[in-house]
Order: sequence, then C-alpha cells, then structure tokens
Amino acid sequence: MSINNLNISTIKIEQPENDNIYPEASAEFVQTPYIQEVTERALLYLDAGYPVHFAGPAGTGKTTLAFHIAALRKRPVTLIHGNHEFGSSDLIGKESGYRRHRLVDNYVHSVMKEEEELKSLWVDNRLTTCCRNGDTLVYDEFNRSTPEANNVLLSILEEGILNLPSLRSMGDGYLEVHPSFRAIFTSNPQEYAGTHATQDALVDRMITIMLNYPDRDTEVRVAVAKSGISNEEAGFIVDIVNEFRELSNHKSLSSGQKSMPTVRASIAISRVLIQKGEHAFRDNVFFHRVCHDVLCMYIQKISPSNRSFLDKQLEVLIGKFCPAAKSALVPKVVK
Ligand SMILES: Nc1ncnc2c1ncn2[C@@H]1O[C@H](COP(=O)(O)OP(=O)(O)OP(=O)(O)O)[C@@H](O)[C@H]1O
Repeated sequence: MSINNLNISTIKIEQPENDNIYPEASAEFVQTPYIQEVTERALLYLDAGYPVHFAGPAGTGKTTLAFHIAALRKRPVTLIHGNHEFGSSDLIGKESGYRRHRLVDNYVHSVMKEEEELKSLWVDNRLTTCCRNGDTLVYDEFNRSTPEANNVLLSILEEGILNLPSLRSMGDGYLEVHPSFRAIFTSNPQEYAGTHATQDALVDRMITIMLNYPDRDTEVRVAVAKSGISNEEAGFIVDIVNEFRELSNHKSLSSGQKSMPTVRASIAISRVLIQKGEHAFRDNVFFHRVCHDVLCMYIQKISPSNRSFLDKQLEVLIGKFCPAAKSALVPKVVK
C-alpha cells in the first residue's frame, strides 16, 4: 500500500536588518533660515500624518532636504530610487523559488508513506519592510517608476494597508502599515526623459512643497562648504552662475535647452579653483576657461548665434562681478 501527500505553502523571508540607512548631517551640510523654514514645514506635515513631496528643478536641494528631514525623524531610513524598469514586486517583494522537502516512510514494509512539502519562498522588498517596521521612506525621483509600479503606494498612503496578494495563502494578504511609517518623495516636473507623468491620485495623497533655486545666502554657503573657497569668491561665482541662468532661461534665447545652471555649477567652479590654487579674478584666464567649460553644457542645445551671444555675456558677467587680481590684493579701506 502506498500513501502520498503533497503540501504546498509559502514561507516568508524578510529583508536583512542592515538594509536600512541612518543618515546624519555631515560637516558640509548647510543650515540657513531658508533650509530651516522648509524643514520645519515638512516636519509639521509629516507629524500630521502626511507624506511630503519635494518637487522642483534639478539642483534645488530636494534630495539633500529629504535626507535631512528623514534623519531628524531618528528612525531607520529606507531609500528607493525611482526606476522605469520597476514592477510593484521590486517595491513590495516577490516569490523567489521553491524549497522542497520529501519524507519517505517505509517503517512497516508493506506500507510506503511518502510526504512531500513544497514551500514557495517569498522575499520582502524594501517597501514592505519599511511599512512593517515604521521606518522613514525616501523615494527619490519617484516619477521615474511607472504609475503601475507605484500603484501599490495608494492604499499605503490612504488606508495604511499594504496589499500583498501573493501572501494570501498565509493569511498575510494585507499588512497593516506601522503608525510611525512616513514617506518623503522627490520629483523633478521639468525632467522629461525617462520619467512618467506623476499620478494625480498619488500626488493627491501627499503635500507637495515646490522648491525653487535657494536664496543667494544658501547657495554661497553651500559652495563654500562643498569646496573650501572663501565666502567672498563664492559670492562672485554664485552671482555669475545665477545671472547666467537668468539669461540662458530667457524665452527668446532658451528654446531647446531644458537644464539650467544650478548650485552644482558654482560648486564645480569653486572646487576646480581650489584644486589649482587659483582665484575668481576677472583677469585670470584660467578662471574664464573654467567658467566656460562648466557652463557651456547649459547652452549647447540653443542656436549658434544665441550661444555665441551668451558666451560673450559670460565674459561681461565675469567683468561685472569679479575684481582684478591687483585690486583684490589692495586691502579695503574701512571708513
Ligand atoms: N543644505 C545643503 N547643504 C549642503 N549642500 C547642499 C545643501 N543643499 C543642496 N546641497 C548640494 O547642492 C547640490 C544639489 O543638491 P541635491 O542633489 O539635493 O538637489 P536635487 O534637487 O535633488 O537635484 P537633482 O534633481 O538633480 O537630483 C548637491 O551637491 C548637494 O550636496
């Protein structure tokens, strides 16, 4: 006589504990009244139970702010970068193979008993672990993922429930989101390559803070912190970059060009000067070349005549904002 038995079930494997990050403000992090005000507002929204969404052009400090605010919550942080290849399983988890267990019992020689157990292995992904543990989710550039992949967030943000259909057999088809779970999103609405239109239903569940280019003081202090350049020279560079941005953003000049120079350009120019031991003087040929090299990518898509006009304007701006080397060496007379 032979008795066969086959059991099929699912076992769950959770993410390893050390998958989280614990961001801390570095010595280079700049805290200005502008950063302070936005931070306080975002923390208030999170405390009131709302996800926060930083939207704005590239280089406006969205990701840095998201991490800063996440760090202030003093809970583990889960980081997800939007990706157009993501499916919802990349966020919540998926079945990843089977574990088979077979038992053959022939103790009574006339009876052959076979028992087989097939367990499908379910591996949690970051979003599930984050919801379960009540961590802070930073979902950077979330609009790079498809709306279909992000749909899973709708019930998390609205009802506090994560739907896990594959785990229904274990009675784990729904996961109640931990009350401490909070989410911070970033997106760049001006970016068009590789992004998806933000879903109205998703954005409707968040509070969006539109970030624009920070004030001059913040940009100068960021350039100083990130390069070690003097406050005064960082000021010249930030003024050149910002006025160049205004010019290259002008409707009659900018057709075809989408990206604008940001504080990243100021940081790059400052770092190169420091690296070479040079200064932001109007009669420093090296400085002129670095400004052109760093800023030329922001005008490459515009017409040749407008490009050459902006090239000349860059020279004018350097002359307008920077002193000559000799005059910079003369100590200022304090009246
Ligand atoms: N408060 C700050 N302190 C120090 N550095 C900062 C601060 N804010 C922004 N930065 C620096 O400015 C640059 C741009 O910031 P960030 O990457 O956060 O911008 P972003 O809006 O997320 O840009 P993108 O959309 O291109 O990813 C980075 O080099 C970042 O380190």
